Amino acid sequence: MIEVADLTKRFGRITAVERLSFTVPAGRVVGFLGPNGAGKTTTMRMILGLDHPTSGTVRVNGREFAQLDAPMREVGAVLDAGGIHPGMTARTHLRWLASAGRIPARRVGEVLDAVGLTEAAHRKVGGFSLGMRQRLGIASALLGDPATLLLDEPVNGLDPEGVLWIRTLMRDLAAEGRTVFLSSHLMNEMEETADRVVVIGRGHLVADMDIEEFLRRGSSGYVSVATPHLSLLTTALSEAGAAVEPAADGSRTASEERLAVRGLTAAQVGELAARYGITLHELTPQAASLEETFMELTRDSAQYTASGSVGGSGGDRSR
Ligand SMILES: Nc1ncnc2c1ncn2[C@@H]1O[C@H](COP(=O)(O)OP(=O)(O)OP(=O)(O)O)[C@@H](O)[C@H]1O
Repeated sequence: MIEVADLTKRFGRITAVERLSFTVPAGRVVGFLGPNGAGKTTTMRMILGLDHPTSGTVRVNGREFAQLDAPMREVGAVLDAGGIHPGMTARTHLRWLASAGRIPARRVGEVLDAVGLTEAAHRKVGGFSLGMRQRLGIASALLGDPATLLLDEPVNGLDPEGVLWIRTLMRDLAAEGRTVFLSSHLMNEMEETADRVVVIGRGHLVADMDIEEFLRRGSSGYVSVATPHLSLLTTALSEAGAAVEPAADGSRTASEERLAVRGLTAAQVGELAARYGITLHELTPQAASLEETFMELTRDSAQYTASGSVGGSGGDRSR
């Protein structure tokens, strides 16, 4: 588990992360999303003890990184897949890491196998494709068989087969009870991979919730309902707190009307209709895409960041 509490990081006049709090639970794949410059890398670096917070705390498996006895066995990370000496072979690089982390040498063969690099183990990293470097980065992260994994943009540069491979690997690692935290700007990819999302904009938390709930927050997601009992259903839905309007496609027949319902799940609409004995001819969740919801919820953040004024006078820096 990763616990981030009231975390702030300033670089001079720039506030990269401000009063950020979230928890990454074990056993789930959690996506870390935010526009460029939102503070994802800075947050990951603080989780790994590579940057010191201006204020606030980060705990990994209940302890601060500096207090971990054997960090490589507790946390595996890929922050920059390019940062490996080009003259080293994959095997030499991993052997060197293993000995630095006091990890048995037999793990090198195991992780090369796990990431599909056994055949390329004797080749120099300088000749590796970006996808192979990503695989090697993941092999390094897995070396200590850590309970927690952090990956910054892990699918960058991967072909579709590689993306599918990462997705399956991350899900398998989470299913083993590990904490898996992945940053990405590829929303659709994250929709397929993550169970939960932590979304930030301008260094502030925008959302920390299961993907389904996040998608419901976006106004572009709704439940499409067709019924011959329009006014009865509209009243019941409104009393339950839903926003109801005629469906945008305007389709209707003489005996039914279609509504767009926001604020309730399809299951809640169905249960409500059953309670009042209202016949439904259709009940269809129309999910917003992760990308649409993300754009909607971070629009202000993105504009602010794009204006280049992060940390400037128009911001909401409290100090
Ligand atoms: N060492 C540093 N010195 C000064 N400013 C920094 C430093 N590191 C990050 N920043 C600034 O902090 C803000 C957050 O950057 P960060 O790299 O964490 O964002 P990000 O969400 O990872 O973005 P991207 O997706 O573009 O990598 C940016 O405004 C960035 O310019």
